[in-house]
Amino acid sequence: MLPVRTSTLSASLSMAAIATGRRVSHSRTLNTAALRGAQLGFFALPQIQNEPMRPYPVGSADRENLKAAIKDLRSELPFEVPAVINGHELRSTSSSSLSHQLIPFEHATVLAKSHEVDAKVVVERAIPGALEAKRAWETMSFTDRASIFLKAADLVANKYRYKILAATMLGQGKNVWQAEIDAAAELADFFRFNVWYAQHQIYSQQPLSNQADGYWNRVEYRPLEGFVAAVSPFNFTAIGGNLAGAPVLMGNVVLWKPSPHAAYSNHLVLQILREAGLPDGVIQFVPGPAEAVVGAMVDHPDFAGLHFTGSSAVFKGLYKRIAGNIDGYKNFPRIVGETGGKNMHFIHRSAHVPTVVNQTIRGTFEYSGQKCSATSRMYCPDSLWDEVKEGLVEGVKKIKVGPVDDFSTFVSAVIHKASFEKCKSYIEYAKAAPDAEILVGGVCDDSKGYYVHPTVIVTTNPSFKSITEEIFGPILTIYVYPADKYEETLLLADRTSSYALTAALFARDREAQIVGAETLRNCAGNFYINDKSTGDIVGQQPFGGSRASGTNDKAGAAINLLRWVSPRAVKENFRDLSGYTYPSNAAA
Ligand SMILES: NC(=O)c1ccc[n+]([C@@H]2O[C@H](COP(=O)([O-])OP(=O)(O)OC[C@H]3O[C@@H](n4cnc5c(N)ncnc54)[C@H](O)[C@@H]3O)[C@@H](O)[C@H]2O)c1
Ligand SMILES: N[C@@H](CCC=O)C(=O)O
Repeated sequence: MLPVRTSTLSASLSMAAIATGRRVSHSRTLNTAALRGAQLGFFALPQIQNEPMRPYPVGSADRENLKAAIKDLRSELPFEVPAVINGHELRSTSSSSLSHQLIPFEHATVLAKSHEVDAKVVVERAIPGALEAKRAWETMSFTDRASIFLKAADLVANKYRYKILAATMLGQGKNVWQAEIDAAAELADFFRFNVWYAQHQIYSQQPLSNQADGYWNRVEYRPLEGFVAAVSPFNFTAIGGNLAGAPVLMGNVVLWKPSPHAAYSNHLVLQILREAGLPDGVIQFVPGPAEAVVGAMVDHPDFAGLHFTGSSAVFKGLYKRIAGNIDGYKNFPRIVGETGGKNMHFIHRSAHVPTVVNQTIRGTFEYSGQKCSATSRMYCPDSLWDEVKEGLVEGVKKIKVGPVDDFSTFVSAVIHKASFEKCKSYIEYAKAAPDAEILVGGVCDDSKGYYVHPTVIVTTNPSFKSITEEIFGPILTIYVYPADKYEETLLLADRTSSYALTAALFARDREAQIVGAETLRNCAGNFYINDKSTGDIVGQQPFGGSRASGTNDKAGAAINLLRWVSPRAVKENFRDLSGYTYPSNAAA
């Protein structure tokens, strides 16, 4: 059993004295806890801007440093990823409690072994420890909390940049550019922009009317009562950091259950936050069997919120479980989930074909299609089809498929065996289907890594399996429509899938853009015009979708941070009241 740290906090006001109505002395000695939040100025934040992306060109110092970081990681394999509870690293003594994170493009190599906790550890250590840590964390001034995140962003962008890129490349199979987008730029952006949103769009939002003489109206943004469960996916190191980090910035404590397929990079994010000054217990890092560990969190009476990103099926299961527990909670829990997608490129006959082809290749095949926003279906007018088809076939055939430590690789392996098998099953289904054909690709090979080659399917059936269901791999399905049936096909596309995450419209004709944007209004939370369906940037395109794609609480925006606070309106009266009657009560 780990030592439980006892808090030195005590209430700064004597509630007993207030309750008995005794006169309270005006001079009071404040204890140190009450001084914790002293803030002797209203501080302007340092300038917040997007972390500049580094290109890693041949011959650059960045490229050499990154190669050295990859080599260093490889020389230390396999890593051990502990659970971290109350600042202590927990290691299991039983090999059955270890989960293995494999290198996706070289699955014989174990990158990391995670020490998994069980439901008992969650309930008996992680939750009580977090609630204990909360008392000090929620009273820490915003300046100090913000400073921890700004420092963490700086560590990500500088000291740990190559290491966290290397961890994301080897562990999650991202090539250099994709790892740079995620683990350097987006992670630093989440940490920095969240601080800006909290200060400028939340804490500074105060009642409009403060005109009454003798009063002061104000709103404080309290963290939620209890703890928040953060459950993260494998595909973005930054998303894990944000799922845990956003509620924490707002003064909450978090139990973070990482994906077993991203455990190493996610643990590194935690280490960075701790190096930046995050106190023990504020984030409890609890790898473990998903259903049991997350179930123990959401079944607990102090459960206050779920910050989830992953598949729609898992989110729905958790939503139902939370609903079933509703009588057992102290508060209505906040439920935030960003989930799957079936994102489209919709092409109008006025589109610029090379743009369509190149944006579609990027949107579909970047990171092997393993982005929730990846392009996975296309609607192409018959008037452009020959040209689009030729461009796609030519382009896709040239895509370099391979391991990511070869920097010329564009597409690498998918994350794990289950994903490989799923992609393969859709390809086999298309090969056997009378109403579809494989235009290019269709090769799957898991002899060394989980390789699914970039694949394009064309179907004559607008409800074909691979045009409606999320696959989460490098597979695009195209439906060719009569160019003069633009509006009808937009309506068809809107109805085709249960998801509503991202969509892109390619048209140079302004009228077509207006009609397309209107008709597709509810089928995407992120809508692009003449750009690919993927690649949102924090501070530029707040991210999230509706329908089966989630609660659309927009990661990387104040909308999301607002879900982690429970505002309290405070009215302070400066004047004594000497009678209770109104002037209108006076006798005539
Ligand atoms: N909309 C977005 O912003 C967004 C972003 C990234 C990924 N995604 C989605 O995530 C999915 C891919 O990620 P993934 O494969 O890691 O998703 P996943 O749903 O398999 O796993 C997500 C997390 O949930 C946990 N989990 C799995 N089963 C669980 C259960 N029964 N109870 C509780 N927790 C459980 C996993 O261990 C992991 O930590 C895709 O569907 C993708 O579209 C969405
Ligand atoms: N930020 C991502 C989406 C996250 C999902 O995996 C994008 O690039 O669109």
